[in-house]
Amino acid sequence: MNTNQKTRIAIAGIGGIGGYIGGKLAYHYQNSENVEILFISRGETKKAIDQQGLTLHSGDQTYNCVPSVNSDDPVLIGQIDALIICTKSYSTTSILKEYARCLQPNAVIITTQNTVNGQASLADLLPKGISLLEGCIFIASNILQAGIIEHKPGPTKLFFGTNNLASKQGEAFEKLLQEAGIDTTFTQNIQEILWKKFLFVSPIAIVSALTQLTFSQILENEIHVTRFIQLTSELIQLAQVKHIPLDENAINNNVELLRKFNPTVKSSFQLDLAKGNLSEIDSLISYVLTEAATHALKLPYYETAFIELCLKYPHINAQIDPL
Ligand SMILES: NC(=O)C1=CN([C@@H]2O[C@H](COP(=O)(O)OP(=O)(O)OC[C@H]3O[C@@H](n4cnc5c(N)ncnc54)[C@H](OP(=O)(O)O)[C@@H]3O)[C@@H](O)[C@H]2O)C=CC1
Ligand SMILES: CC(C)(CO)C(=O)C(=O)O
Repeated sequence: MNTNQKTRIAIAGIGGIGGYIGGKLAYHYQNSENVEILFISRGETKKAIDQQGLTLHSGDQTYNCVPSVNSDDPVLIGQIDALIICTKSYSTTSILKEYARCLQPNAVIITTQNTVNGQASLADLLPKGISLLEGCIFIASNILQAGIIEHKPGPTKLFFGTNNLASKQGEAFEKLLQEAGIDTTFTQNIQEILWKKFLFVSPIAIVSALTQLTFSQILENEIHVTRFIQLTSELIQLAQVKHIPLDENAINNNVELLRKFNPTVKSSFQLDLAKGNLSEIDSLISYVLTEAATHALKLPYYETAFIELCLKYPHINAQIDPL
């Protein structure tokens, strides 16, 4: 972090997550002498933010959030100290390729996708000296329309960090995010937290997309809850062969977490599929099947669910063949 100039933080992708994180940051630091918040947005979103700022509805509060720069041009973004990537998982590499030139020496990249293999998939693209601090966020926050975001009350917690490495920058950005009112923890044990989130989000993404029900409607139906638990159990088997330490109450914790979300919440995966959008099927599901195959592990509930998803959503963009 450059101590003589403002710390410049760019948020890439101003949708549900970028709109929450970027919105809270831009709102808090709008007149700051030390911190500058930049949005990397494009198309309709960029146009809406240029015209009226970003509107963030969070619980019963509404924030009008104006970044110092709102652009899809790396030249206008300029040099930055941190890049928080809030696009879908299938866009992270293109963001990194395009905006790597903006990263100051010693800059950090923070990710927020529902993935457990960010290091492996992004490592080759990292410029020298740049730290990738993988992260994940427990939240439900979605686009109402371009430039207007709704964050639903309920779990709201950002984690990012390293595996067994101290990071002064990590600690400094934790503080900057906390000061903007974002519940954030920098951890030196990120792999375990990424898996905890993945263990929840991959099974619930499947069940919610196959049923198109809200989280509370899923909880009311024993068949759907059983399926959620069966998928979670298979994912635990994968975590075990990969030697990922997990809480012994992982299944109960998952069901409890589902209860904590606002009753009206739907997963981002189910919303994307319902709208006919591209989906994160590769990072949420194909990844599990591919890794299981590598370890000669059979995951029949995952295999069946994958086929059902491909049949239900013919536009689905999976990289592996369902048959
Ligand atoms: N929504 C949620 O509640 C949660 C989501 N997550 C995870 O967070 C990540 C983000 O999800 P979410 O916020 O829902 O996604 P959204 O689709 O709401 O937002 C992604 C945004 O990124 C933009 N974008 C993509 N590529 C670029 C680019 N090159 N330049 C500028 N903008 C770009 C998209 O713009 P465009 O429309 O033009 O493509 C879109 O506005 C996902 O991995 C998701 O799984 C995690 C927890 C909860
Ligand atoms: C399930 C949920 C809402 C939990 O944060 C999520 O991560 C998503 O929909 O992508």
